[in-house]
Amino acid sequence: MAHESNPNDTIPVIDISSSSAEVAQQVLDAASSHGFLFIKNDGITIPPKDISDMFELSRQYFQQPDEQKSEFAIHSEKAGGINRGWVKMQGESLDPEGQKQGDPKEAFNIGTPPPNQSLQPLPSPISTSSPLISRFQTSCHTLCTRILTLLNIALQIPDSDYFSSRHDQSLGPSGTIFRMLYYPASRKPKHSEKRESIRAGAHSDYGSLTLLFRLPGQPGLELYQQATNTWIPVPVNPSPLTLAEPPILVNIGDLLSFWTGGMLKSTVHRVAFTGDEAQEERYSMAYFCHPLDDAALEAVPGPVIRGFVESGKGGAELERQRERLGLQKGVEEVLTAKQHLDRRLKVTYRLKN
Ligand SMILES: O=C(O)CCC(=O)C(=O)O
Ligand SMILES: [Fe+2]
Repeated sequence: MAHESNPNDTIPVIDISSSSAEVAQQVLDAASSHGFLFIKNDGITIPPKDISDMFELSRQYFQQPDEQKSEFAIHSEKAGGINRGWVKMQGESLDPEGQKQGDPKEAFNIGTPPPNQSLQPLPSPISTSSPLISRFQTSCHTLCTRILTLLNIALQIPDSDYFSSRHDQSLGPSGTIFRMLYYPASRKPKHSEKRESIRAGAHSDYGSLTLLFRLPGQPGLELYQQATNTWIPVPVNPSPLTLAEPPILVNIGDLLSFWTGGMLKSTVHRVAFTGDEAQEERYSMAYFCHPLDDAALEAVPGPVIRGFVESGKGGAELERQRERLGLQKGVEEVLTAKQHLDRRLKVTYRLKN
């Protein structure tokens, strides 16, 4: 099958400094085969200094005692409500069916403020760096918009702003979340104990695109390759000799896969303890980009998606997406981005209503 990846494929590093049709096609090819791509860091769109300052801020924040961090616990009013604030160690499980315990990690979620509003209430020391955080969120969003625009070109959607306008956060609220992650060093197992092997359970992301930032020397991310039923490690910098800065890892989320009739792939991934680094702590940051809440996920116009859907090639992927949403077979309904996220969360957390 043309869109099935083979074990020798590696995730490409794409230079998007030009928005040519050729670059757009490279982005689409990676998004529709691996569901993952690297974007060469041009040093401007997301300044490397901001990335390292954000990692430093994250380190300072997570070093604090739990009592202090719990003041801004996830979902609490003090932290700004649903999906904002601190997730404690083992406070969530990304793979509830495959794991007995929650993920051995902590997180802090920061939402994108609705138009004309300021950032959610933030704890110290994050609060003292709100200009950095806002700038970082904005530059992440700029990069997402550029990638979406390249997909727009390659998919030959007649409206050149089809995806970008539906992700324009100045127009309304969205589910976009920026997340700092901390994976503490693993404790030494006692004699009879097996060492923990998973740091973040197998999952797919929910939104349109995810940008992932990691640190050299802190691997662990693996993606699931269905064709071979294996887990493939994703290097932090696939080409250290030619790339001074690690490229930015991008992956497609469930919503964009669903929206494109299964043409773009939302690939299952996880974070595992790896060989020598098994004991070490690990930091990462993820920017989960979502469309505006009221964006309707109706058929994406244009010949490419239409041709793909008519060919029936997306059937299996789309069925998987519909399953993740709890949609009944044969029932077609247009969801908004907000309904998609609510359904996705409901199925994951097995909520009743
Ligand atoms: O920490 C990582 O490298 C990946 C985290 C991740 O996949 C997620 O939070 O969705
Ligand atoms: Fe993820």
